[in-house]
Order: sequence, then C-alpha cells, then structure tokens
Amino acid sequence: MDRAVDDFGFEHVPETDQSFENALAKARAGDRLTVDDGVELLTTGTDHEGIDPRRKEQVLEAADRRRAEVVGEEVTFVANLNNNVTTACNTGCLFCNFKDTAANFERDSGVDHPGFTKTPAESRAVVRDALSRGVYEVTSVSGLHPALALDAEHHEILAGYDAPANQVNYKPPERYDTDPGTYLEQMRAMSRDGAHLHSMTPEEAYHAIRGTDWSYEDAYRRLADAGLASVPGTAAEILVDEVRDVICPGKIRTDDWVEAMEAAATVGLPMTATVMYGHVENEMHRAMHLKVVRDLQDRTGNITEFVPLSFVHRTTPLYERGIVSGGATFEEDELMVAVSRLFLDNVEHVQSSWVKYGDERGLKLLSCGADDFMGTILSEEITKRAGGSEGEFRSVRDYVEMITAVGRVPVERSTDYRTRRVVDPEERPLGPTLGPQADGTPLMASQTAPADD
Ligand SMILES: C[S@@+](CC[C@H](N)C(=O)[O-])C[C@H]1O[C@@H](n2cnc3c(N)ncnc32)[C@H](O)[C@@H]1O
Ligand SMILES: Nc1c(NC[C@H](O)[C@H](O)[C@H](O)CO)[nH]c(=O)[nH]c1=O
Ligand SMILES: N[C@@H](Cc1ccc(O)cc1)C(=O)O
Ligand code: SF4
Repeated sequence: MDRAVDDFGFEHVPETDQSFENALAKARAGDRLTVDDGVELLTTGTDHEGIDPRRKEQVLEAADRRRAEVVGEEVTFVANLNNNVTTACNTGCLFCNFKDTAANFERDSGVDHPGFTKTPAESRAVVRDALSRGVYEVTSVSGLHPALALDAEHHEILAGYDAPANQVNYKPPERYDTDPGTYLEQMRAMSRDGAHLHSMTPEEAYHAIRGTDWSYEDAYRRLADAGLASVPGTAAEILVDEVRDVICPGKIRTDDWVEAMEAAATVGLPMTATVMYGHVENEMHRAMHLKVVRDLQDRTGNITEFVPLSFVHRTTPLYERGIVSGGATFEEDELMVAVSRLFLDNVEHVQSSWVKYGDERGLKLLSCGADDFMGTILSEEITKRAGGSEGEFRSVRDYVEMITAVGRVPVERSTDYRTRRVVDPEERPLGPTLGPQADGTPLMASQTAPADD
C-alpha cells in the first residue's frame, strides 16, 4: 500500500523485523502472532513488493486448517432482518454514503432527498412482518439523527444546552418531518414478540450519552432493559487514530470504541467486531487493528464473531474526491480473512460477507478461514448506497445450495451461535426454524420454489 504511505505521511508503516517464513511457521504451529507477524502474513512478506501468489496460498491454507480445527465443516448463517431506523447523520465519515445530511430532514428544508426515518411504530410494523416470515434476529444500525436521544431525560438535558445547538449535535424532534422517538422506544419496538435485537454500535452508544455524564455502561444497561440483546461492533473501521483522522474525523476515537465495547460486555451483551479495510490504511494498520480486537477479547470474551468488511468505494466521498482510487483487491480480501482467523486465536467465528464480496468470492472466503456466511438480511442500504450490487437477500434455500455446493454443512444459527440447527438439504419446506415464529416456511414468496417446496 505505497499509495497510503506516500499520501498521508502515516507514522505506522508496514515495516518489521520479522520474516515471512518465521511468521508462517508460527501461524502453522498455532503460536500467538505479533503485529509484525500479522504484517508479514498480510503482505506475504515485506521483503518484496506486491503479493506473492505461492506465499499467499500458504497463508490461506494455514487459515483454512485452523478454521477446520476450531469449528469443523459447518457453515453458519442467521435468519435476520436489517431494519435501520434513520439515515440522517452529520458525522461525515468519508467512506460512507449511507447517510444523508440531517438538515434535509427538517420540516422547512424543502429538499427532496432519498433518506428515511422510521417512527417506533413503523419499526415495529417492519419487525412484525419479518417475524411472521420466520426471522430470528433484527439488526439495526442507524445514522446519528440529531433528534435521537436515549430517553425523555436525555432530551431534557440536550435541550438545556445553549446555542449553537450542534455543540451536542441536538435539535428537538419537532424540527423534523418524522420523529424517530427515543432509542429506548426504538429498542422496545424492535424487540417485541421475541425478536433478538442486534443494535447500538459504539458510535450510536456515544450518541445516546452525548452531552451527559452518563457512562457507556449506564446506556447499555438501560438499552438492554429495553430489549437490546447484542451489539454490532461496527464503527470500528480501522482502530488506529491516524487512519480515523483521515476517513472519519467526526467519529469516536479508538479508545472510546474499546470503552463502549467493554461496557457492553460488562452488561453481559454478546457482540461482534468488525474491520473496514481497503481504503487509505496499510497492512500495519490492519495488523494493529487485529491486536486491539484480540486484546479486547482477552478481557471480555464476549465477541462472537469477527467481520471483515471490504470497503465499497464507488459512490463514496473518499473515491469521488480522489483520496483513494478503489477498494481492496480480492487477494487482499483473502489475506484479510485468513490473517483474521490466524491472528484472532480467541474469536471462534469469522464471517464472510456476501453483501461486500458477492456469492462466488464470499464462498471462496469460506476456504480462507471464514466459517460464517452472514444472514438473510431481507434489506440492505449501506452497501447499495456505496455503489455495491450484490443484492439484499439470501433465502435458506440459497444458503443450503451454496454451502453444500462447496462441500460444507449448512447450519442455521442464533446470533450468539449457542443455538444451531443443521439443515437437511432434502427437507421441505426449506425455511428458518429458530425464529420465535419460524416454522420452516421459506422466507419470501418470490423465493418459494414452484412445486416441491
Ligand atoms: C453505516 S454505519 C451505521 C451505524 C453508525 N452510524 C456507525 O457508524 O456505527 C455502519 C458501518 O457500515 C460500514 N460501512 C459504511 N460505509 C461503508 C462502505 N462504503 N464500505 C464498507 N463498509 C461500510 C462501516 O464499517 C460502518 O461502521
Ligand atoms: N457482514 C455484514 C453483515 N453481517 C451481520 C450479520 O448479518 C448478523 O447481523 C451478525 O452476524 C450477527 O448475527 N450484515 C450486513 O448487513 N452487511 C454486512 O456486510
Ligand atoms: N452494518 C455493516 C454490517 C454489520 C452489521 C452487524 C454486525 O454485527 C456486523 C456487521 C455493513 O453493512 O457494512
Ligand atoms: S458510518 Fe455511521 S456515523 Fe459515519 S457517516 Fe455513516 S452513518 Fe454516520
């Protein structure tokens, strides 16, 4: 990644005192890897330019073997729904095209925009419909809408700040076309009738305590009481501040992200962790990120899965302003997944995201160290808006066909992986059964096969 090194004057660069051979030997032996080892594996050796195809295969093989030892041949997926509450956000992350300027949502803005905000009642209706189709989990990640507050008390505190109001990034709900309600109201609405609610990233948790002296733990405890069941570890991007300064200067810093995740763990919430890579960062930053996650997991043990998210560049400010010329290559994707598996010796599952990679490459990544194939999601906005085109839905039938085609065992899982169901490819109907109202009915009418299903 010479581009990044040259353009940004980063302090951290992919230079080490380690050799590729030593790092590979340690990886094969199952020894705990250092950041330098990680860099050697991610670069296939800093002793030469570019990715060496033979060395890359060695890294992928080591990761695939480790995957087989740790989790065997099962490939898991979850029957879930994405229900994002709002796209209003002023944080301004340069890799993101999911958000819309919050001012556009104001009653008198006169701006016609593609964004949306759902009231708690609207969220409730979307979830009710998805539950009747058999979903287990509701995933909800949203923009930081200025009118969103934890609860009525939080509204009062935020309203007490003098102008400029955006000192605490707050405007009262009356200013907007649609009132998103409070975080607690949204939690209650989305967790009703037994849905497992996976929501409130560290960035959202920060928004839920902004302008107060409340701790992340206070917030997560109250969110959990209102129905939150697990936490998405997005907003991680690259957990090295010199990279965050370039791609998301308005976002919480690395220390805050870690603090929020530790708080979620203290409250007893399972959580995922992510990395969003393939933009301005180099392999040293990627390896340093893995170390932050591994240390966090040493302290908490609550991370159920690690999710590498390849940067989707097409319609993002980073790309449109010429700051980057594209995303990661597939070789980099393979190595990111493989080194995640090898480095994170304390995280059991590594996810392959079909939304980011597509089916074919997503399946290939299941032989590079990944063992989870994401979820049905039923709708998708983050990748689509960034110019991705891999679709918004996979049925249980799609999953079974793809996973069996690569010789692995399809398993429907709960979010925390504790409940699992090995899916018999011959069974009919072929739908989810773990959701509170799931009875095996295929998730979507359009996906129902003609006669035999
Ligand atoms: C869109 S945000 C929504 C939740 C909340 N606003 C936050 O930042 O945590 C969720 C995550 O989507 C991922 N994301 C956003 N834009 C992306 C892109 N262009 N390519 C890949 N991942 C992206 C980032 O990792 C981000 O943290
Ligand atoms: N990788 C992506 C995910 N993964 C999250 C899963 O769908 C699921 O919520 C998690 O495994 C917890 O059970 N979701 C997306 O919407 N987009 C992705 O790229
Ligand atoms: N929001 C992320 C995906 C994601 C969601 C929940 C998770 O636990 C992990 C990853 C995206 O689409 O880019
Ligand atoms: S990544 Fe999240 S915080 Fe950043 S602009 Fe997008 S929605 Fe807002």
